[in-house]
Amino acid sequence: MLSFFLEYESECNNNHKNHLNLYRKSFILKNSFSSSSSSYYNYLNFRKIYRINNCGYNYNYNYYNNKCTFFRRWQTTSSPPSSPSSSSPSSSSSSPPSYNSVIDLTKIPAQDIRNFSIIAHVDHGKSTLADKLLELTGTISLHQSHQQVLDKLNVERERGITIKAQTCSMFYKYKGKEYLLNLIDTPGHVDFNYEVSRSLAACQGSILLVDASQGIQAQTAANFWLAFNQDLPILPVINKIDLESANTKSVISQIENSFGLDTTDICLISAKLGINIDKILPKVIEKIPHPNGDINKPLKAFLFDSWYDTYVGVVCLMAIVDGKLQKGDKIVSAYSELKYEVSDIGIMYPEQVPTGYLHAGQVGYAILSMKVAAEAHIGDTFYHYKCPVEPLPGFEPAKPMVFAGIFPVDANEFNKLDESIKKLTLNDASVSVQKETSMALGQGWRIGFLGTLHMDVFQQRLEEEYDASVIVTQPTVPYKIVYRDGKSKFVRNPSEFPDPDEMSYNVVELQEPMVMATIILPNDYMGVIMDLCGGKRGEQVDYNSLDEHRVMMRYTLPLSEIVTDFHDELKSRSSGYASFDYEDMGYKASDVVKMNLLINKKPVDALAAILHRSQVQIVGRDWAKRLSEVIPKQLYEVAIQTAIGGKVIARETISALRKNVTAKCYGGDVTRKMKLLEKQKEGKKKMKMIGNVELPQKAFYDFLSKGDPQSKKNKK
Ligand SMILES: Nc1nc2c(ncn2[C@@H]2O[C@H](COP(=O)(O)OP(=O)(O)OP(=O)(O)O)[C@@H](O)[C@H]2O)c(=O)[nH]1
Repeated sequence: MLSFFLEYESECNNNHKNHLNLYRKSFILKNSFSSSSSSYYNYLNFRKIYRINNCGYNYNYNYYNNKCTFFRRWQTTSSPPSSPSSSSPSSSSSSPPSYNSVIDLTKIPAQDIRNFSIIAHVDHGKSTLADKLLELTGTISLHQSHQQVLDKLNVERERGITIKAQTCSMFYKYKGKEYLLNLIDTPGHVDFNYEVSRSLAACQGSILLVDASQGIQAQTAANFWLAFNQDLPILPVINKIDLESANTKSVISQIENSFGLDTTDICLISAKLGINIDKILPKVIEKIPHPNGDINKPLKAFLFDSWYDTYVGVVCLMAIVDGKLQKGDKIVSAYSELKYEVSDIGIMYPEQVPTGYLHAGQVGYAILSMKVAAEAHIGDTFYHYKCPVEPLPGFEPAKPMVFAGIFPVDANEFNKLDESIKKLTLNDASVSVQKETSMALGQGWRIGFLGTLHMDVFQQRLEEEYDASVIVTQPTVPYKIVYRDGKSKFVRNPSEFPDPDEMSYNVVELQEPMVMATIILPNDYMGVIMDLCGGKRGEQVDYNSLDEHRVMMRYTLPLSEIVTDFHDELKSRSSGYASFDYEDMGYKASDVVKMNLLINKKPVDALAAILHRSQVQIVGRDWAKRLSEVIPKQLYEVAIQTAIGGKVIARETISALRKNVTAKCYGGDVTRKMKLLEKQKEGKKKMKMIGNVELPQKAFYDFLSKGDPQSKKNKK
């Protein structure tokens, strides 16, 4: 391996050496920790694919190979792969610029650039199509294209979902001219809508991908409106035409009727089989306008994404709106007015490839010696030092909508978990973190997420990438307390809920967050889904027929009802055919109460919940029963109760048991008896005392993670 470096280094020019150094760093990085260590995520994120092209040889190394051997594969090809279906005489997959021929972006004017995104409902094939386009343009090899190159996180590949939008540049020759195409692959799940909105801000158009057998779904509509509201041209494309159940005719009419899009010569493709993929990029070039920036104006650079890299710090993804940005330039953030120097700049191809330069219309990365991820304010505008410009409108920061307490299963792991959470949040600015202390669970954190899938993903990453064992409490939405003096406060933790005295003297109103849900489903399931929404306190506001088989219904629903088992119920009652999406609708007065869980009359703070009064009986009984099933028998009777204020809702009783650990020691072996009693004492240290009841931490874990509907893994 090292001999390869020496041999190879001698052949390389300086530019290659830079790559090689990065490459070597990742080698060291890879070998310095295990897959479960805390740095593993950074390693995964650091480089998935490293690709060096020298003297006509491609050395492709894919080291996004979890638990991999370092050199999983070397590939030697003399030419880039071509599309299996590339047939158009006017277009061709051009030889992509190689790493040793420094990519000269000064020769690519804004007129020859297209910045576009792929938007769609979950699983309609965005990432598969993105991979195929990268393969068609020779940006990745055929081998890599089966690996969903742009889904970089372990959890994205495991779950088959995109969580983080990814940007990649491609070079494509069309009618004798070379174009620079910047593609952004976006997530489909509603929790990550924020990623879609900010990606669209860096684009001049979108491909709207629709599954030929499923047709328009809830997130197809939501993403269409996001792009439409930003005045972006939208190119409809129908995917999965290879499926037997494909019904392209009906999907075309849905696209026309629901969105009013022109479907003459619409692309009908199979991203999986590569059918008609070559028809897409010519359409992108012809139908999506080029960026309008002026290279001669003062610099205006728009920050639309960022992530943290252990070695270089924060990497910023920028769209250059006007002017040009070069390595060594001194620039200022319009948001913080902090000054930075550009230490590296280039394009994502698909990994970072330095170009030393980006100009108006181009999209790429810049490293600005930012030390902490929080300095990269998404939506910020950068300008040259002493050349201020009018900042671009920017975005509202992502708003966490679901809050839960996270505690280590073993209290000794607190510091390690603290480090892991800090590292994980470096690359996920949408998470809000606050320390919290619980009588029952000890020290932990109250963490805010965009939704329950986001929460699930966060927990999975903590467990898999940082080897953490955590207890996650019941998720809560932010409730609003309106006081008599006109002030209001948001409550994100049941422990902050006003007590009965405060309620009667000080509080005028309690409010809960509402959403507007869009549900698309086959006609046959309408009745059961209307029942479901009614049971969740939903109110129908709209109803539309999409075609003769499917309807679109709109309901206002409390957010708290959606973050519980709504999605699972929707899928199971509609045999998987219904899809839904929601948007924020503000707050509405609501009769919410705090339910306490008491063990021998002592409330357990970690197991309190804020609920609508109508749910108290059902949830109260269920909780008391479930907790009684996970608490081990004690030496005396234990009463488990759920209560609102002083009013008991439900009660379960665990009968007494005296566990005599020395019972099996017949005869008079005193030392053995002593040993067993010592062991029992050790075990007791791991117990929590709730009143006079000893509770193992595991009981909380079992209660919160097993029977609880909210902790069931969220399906897409
Ligand atoms: N039969 C068939 N399957 C396809 C096609 N394109 C994608 N798929 C499959 O559909 C599934 C979802 O594809 P993805 O590319 O992950 O979908 P996505 O839209 O990126 O999903 P999210 O990122 O979760 O929103 C995968 O199992 C793909 O193999 C196609 O043209 N035909």
